[in-house]
Amino acid sequence: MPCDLILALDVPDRQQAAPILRQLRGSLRWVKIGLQMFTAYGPDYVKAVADEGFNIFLDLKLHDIPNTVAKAVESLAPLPIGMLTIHTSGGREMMAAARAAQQQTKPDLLLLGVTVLTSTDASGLAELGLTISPEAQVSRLGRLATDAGLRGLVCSPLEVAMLRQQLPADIQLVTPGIRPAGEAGGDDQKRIMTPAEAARTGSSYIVVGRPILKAKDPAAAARAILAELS
Ligand SMILES: O=C(O)c1cc(=O)[nH]c(=O)n1[C@@H]1O[C@H](COP(=O)(O)O)[C@@H](O)[C@H]1O
Repeated sequence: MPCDLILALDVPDRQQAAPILRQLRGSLRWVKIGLQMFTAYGPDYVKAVADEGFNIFLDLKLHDIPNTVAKAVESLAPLPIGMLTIHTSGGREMMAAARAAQQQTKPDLLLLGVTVLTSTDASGLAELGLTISPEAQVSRLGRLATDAGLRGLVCSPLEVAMLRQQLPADIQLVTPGIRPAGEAGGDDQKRIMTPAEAARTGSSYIVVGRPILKAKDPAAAARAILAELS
C-alpha cells in the first residue's frame, strides 16, 4: 500500500515557510496547516499555499457540541482543503453531525478523526481517568468514528496494524509521531516509529514536522523521507 508524506508546516511565520515550500514544489504533495499558522494567518494562507500547488490538510482538531462542529465544517467548505481533523473524543453524535455537514457541503473532503494524541501514553490517559492502554482506546475510538461515518483516522503508527485488522480496508490511516532512525528523543511525542516502519505497517500518510523543519536543510530532509517511502 503506498504511503505519502505530509509536511506539518509548524513554523512561526510565512517568511520561514516560504523557502521550504518553494524548494519542495513538485516533489512534496501534501502540506498540513495547523493551529500555529492558521491562528496567525487564517483562511487566506490556506488559499496561498494551495495556489502554490500543494494539497492542504487543515488540522484544526475541532472539538465542540455537534451543532458547532457541523457549522464550522460548513464554514470551512469553500476553502481548498483535502483533509480536516476533528476529535473523536467529541463523541458519536458530534462526528456524525460533522460528517453530514461535510457530505453536504464538500463531498471530496476527507474528514479525519483524531484518536489518542501521539503525545499521550498510558500514564497520560490514567491522569484523565482512563485506565486503558492507548491501543485499546485507539481501537475503541476508531470503531466509534467509523461507525459515525468517518473514512479516515489519525493515530500513532504503533496502532496501524491493529486498526488494519479491525477496520474496512479503505479507511485512511494518517500517522504523526514519526521520528527518523537515529534521531535522539521524540520531543513531546511518546508513541513513535521511523518513516519506513510506519509505511511498512500500513500507514496511508505519515505526518512529519520538526524532524524536517529543524534540519539544517529542511527540503533535503523532506526529500530523504520521500525517498525512504518510495
Ligand atoms: O492531528 C495531527 O496531525 C496530530 C495528531 C497527533 O496525535 N499527534 C500529532 O503530533 N499531530 C500533529 O502532527 C504534527 C507532528 O509534528 P512533529 O512532532 O514535529 O513531527 C504536529 O503538527 C501535530 O499537531
